[in-house]
Amino acid sequence: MRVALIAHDQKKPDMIEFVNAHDGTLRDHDCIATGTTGSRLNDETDVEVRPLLSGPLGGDLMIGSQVATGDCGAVVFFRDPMTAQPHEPDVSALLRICDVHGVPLATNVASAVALVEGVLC
Ligand SMILES: O=C(CO)COP(=O)(O)O
Repeated sequence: MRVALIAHDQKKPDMIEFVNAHDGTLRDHDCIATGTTGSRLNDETDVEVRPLLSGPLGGDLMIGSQVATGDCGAVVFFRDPMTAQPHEPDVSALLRICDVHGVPLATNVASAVALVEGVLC
């Protein structure tokens, strides 16, 4: 399954820790990511990730487009709920399109663990 991994800056350490903790499972999937998240994951984990554009430059929308076409089957998106994002409309669009298409979406570590154990294993 193609899995998208996305984290806002304050949440990138959580994403790296999460991916390292579940690398055995995630390595069996086709992982894509927004740009900076993907670069960090490629540098700091053993999971190979395909980085798209950075979130503020359209990366969230690229992932949303793959959700809409059925090419991306799960999204892990560690949002920072305490910091306003300049590209908030793009963030909302990605969350919305996951709901439109019933694609599993985890927005914090606890739900991401449930997604890995319940859907990706
Ligand atoms: O801003 C993001 C998601 O909205 C994440 O983008 P980066 O992974 O490029 O930092």
